[in-house]
Amino acid sequence: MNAPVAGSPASRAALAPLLRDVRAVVLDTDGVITDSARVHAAAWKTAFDAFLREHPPENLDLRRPFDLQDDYLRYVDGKSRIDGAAAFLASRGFASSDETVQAVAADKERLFTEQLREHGVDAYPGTVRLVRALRRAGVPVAAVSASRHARELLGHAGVLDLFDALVDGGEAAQLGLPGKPQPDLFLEAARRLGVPADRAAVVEDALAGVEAGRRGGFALVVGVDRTAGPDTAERLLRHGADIVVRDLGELLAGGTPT
Ligand SMILES: O=P(O)(O)OC[C@H]1O[C@@H](O)[C@H](O)[C@@H](O)[C@@H]1O
Repeated sequence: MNAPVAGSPASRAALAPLLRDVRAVVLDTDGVITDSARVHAAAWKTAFDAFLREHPPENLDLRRPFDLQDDYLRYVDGKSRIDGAAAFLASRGFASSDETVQAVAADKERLFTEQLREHGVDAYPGTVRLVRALRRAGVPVAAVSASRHARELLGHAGVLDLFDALVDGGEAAQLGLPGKPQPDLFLEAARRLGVPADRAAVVEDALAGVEAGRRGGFALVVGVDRTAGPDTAERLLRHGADIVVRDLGELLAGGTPT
């Protein structure tokens, strides 16, 4: 059988019905395209726990170690390095100076790059299948990230060529774009794809990210729950996701988005 022609109704039929009217898709990178959110989270934990041991908060309740699921999702995930460091330290009662925030962020950066060099990262197979199906259907696809490592991560995982545009943390800083939960990174990506937000979908695993998709007025905001935590899906919905999936393969025809 011949493969369907790109952009034809047959190629669109490979997508789940809720994606068939969408003209472009903008995907977050860490935790959506590549399995690197866990590497960020582990590096943050080591850096924050070392800081908390050296500077134990007076309030005993605030001395507990960084929680890989709850603290990561609530304060750090989806945000730039400096915004994430500042938000977590504030949550433990530190009115931190720029210097302190920079020092903890630098520590995390060192740990993250060590891990990356040692273990590398992979793309999620379900995401690669969906992105290929979108391209066959003539739907342009962009990658977005608060991280300055996004281009390198996508390259390592061998998927950089699948994206028509990339807006990463380095570019956001150059262009002066505010980070998530502001929608500017996603809006810039949609602009580069030539599609208005109200005809495009955002796919995100971070609470700040689904909130950014909602604030940007995107036609569809898909939350991705990789944690299988008891209330992650519900929190993603509360912050602005229209639906939540565990894997992007669920957005192909025959998948079962919840
Ligand atoms: O890789 P960088 O530039 O330090 O970016 C940091 C942030 O990038 C985001 O994509 C991640 O969700 C955060 O967990 C991470 O802290």
